[in-house]
Amino acid sequence: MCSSCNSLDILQHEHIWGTASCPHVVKAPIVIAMVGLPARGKTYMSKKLTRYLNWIGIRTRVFNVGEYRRAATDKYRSHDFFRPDNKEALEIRQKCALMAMDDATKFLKNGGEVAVLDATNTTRHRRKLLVDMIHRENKFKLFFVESICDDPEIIEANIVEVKVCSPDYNGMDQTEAIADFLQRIKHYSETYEPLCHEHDKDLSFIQIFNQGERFQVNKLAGHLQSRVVYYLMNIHVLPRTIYLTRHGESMMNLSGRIGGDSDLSDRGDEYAEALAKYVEEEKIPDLKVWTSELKRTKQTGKCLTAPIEHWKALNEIDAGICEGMTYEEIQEKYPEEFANRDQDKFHYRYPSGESYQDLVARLEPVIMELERQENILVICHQAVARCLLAYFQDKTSADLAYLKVPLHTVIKLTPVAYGCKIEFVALSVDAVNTHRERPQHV
Ligand SMILES: O=c1[nH]cnc2c1c(-c1ccc(Br)cc1)cn2-c1ccccc1
Ligand SMILES: O=P(O)(O)OC[C@H]1O[C@](O)(CO)[C@@H](O)[C@@H]1O
Repeated sequence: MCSSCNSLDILQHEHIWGTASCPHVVKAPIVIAMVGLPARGKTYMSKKLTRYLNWIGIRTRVFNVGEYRRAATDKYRSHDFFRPDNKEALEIRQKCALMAMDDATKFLKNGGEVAVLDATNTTRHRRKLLVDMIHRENKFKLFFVESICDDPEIIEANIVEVKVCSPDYNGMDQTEAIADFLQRIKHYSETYEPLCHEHDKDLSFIQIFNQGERFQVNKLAGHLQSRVVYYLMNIHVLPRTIYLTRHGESMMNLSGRIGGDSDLSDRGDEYAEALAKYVEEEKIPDLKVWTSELKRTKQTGKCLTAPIEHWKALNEIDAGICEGMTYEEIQEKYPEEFANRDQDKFHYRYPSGESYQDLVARLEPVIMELERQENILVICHQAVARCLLAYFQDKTSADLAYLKVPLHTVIKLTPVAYGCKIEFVALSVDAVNTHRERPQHV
């Protein structure tokens, strides 16, 4: 008997694994439908939220209706395409919206967990179509995320940053493109019906006002929706830089041993000084420094003047019974373990230790706090840095475990448009190479 919906057909429900067939399941697939006029950050949020959900292990994909429209029609001519009375264009736009929905449904029926529908969805009619298609036919959950922004400066900044370089405006000069895009917004505004409690009281949605200044949340339905709301309430678009570095070379690094809590080597001490000099020259306003609780990261920050916080969550991956060993010793003493790790390094967990998957879970609160902060220098470890880097660079879990993060290198991360600019700054202090390549045979 299914406790949630009293059905006797337990096989059909598979409550433990979560299927689309029963709306009560914990992990029912979900469509997150964006709502908002053009240039309100829908694509920005869609991509950022998708990157976060994939990083925490939830299979998520964005379906951008604009990309379907560009594929369906040849060269975009002007905002006339978006006139409410342009019958031919309306037909194309409706067809593209349905194609995006169809692909999203296929994705969710083939193992996908969250489909983000990046579209304007600015009329009640369109949203009702979504409700009928998603909720009734497929039993997926539906969660609306609306961005409402009436600050002309923010709109203009968005257009300049990500619209003028859109394929729609290839070959058009910036002033012309901005004017055309403002006309496009005007056409949408004529029929725009924001979500509202009176008409939409049965829908699950969040409304975000002016880039997170204020929020309105309605009928949250489930854990994932709460996680999404929490994430959206923690991000911001203020310009800032995140500096990521490993500790200086340690005594264990010198001996090729993993884990432990050793001191820095002489060259590691030199790196601590070089790092302080680099940070000084960068003239970073209001910098904060985060280290792990291990000696080698604390010692690496000892010459810095900025305030320092220590996080246990930033400690290096726990190698369990292999702590303090060299890779050769592990291969000698635990050949099975060594081979299993090479087979699937992200999911492999050391006996009495951790996997990269465990590390990502342990680092999620660090990522959430990093999103809230502004200029931060994180002094951490090889495996930890790989996990953090994979979040900012949208890397797959398989690639994450083999990212190159050399010692004595500062990684500079600056959010730009929809992604993150990355620079590797190698400070001139030699160090051993601790990177073990992905074995060829697997
Ligand atoms: O509300 C917006 N209006 C216009 N533009 C915007 C936003 C947001 C935004 C929205 C919700 C939250 Br919570 C945080 C930021 C991000 N952006 C954006 C930022 C960079 C490039 C392109 C777009
Ligand atoms: O996952 P990998 O490639 O073994 O790298 C993680 C290892 O790197 C180190 O930080 C330095 O060798 C070890 O403490 C840690 O076990």
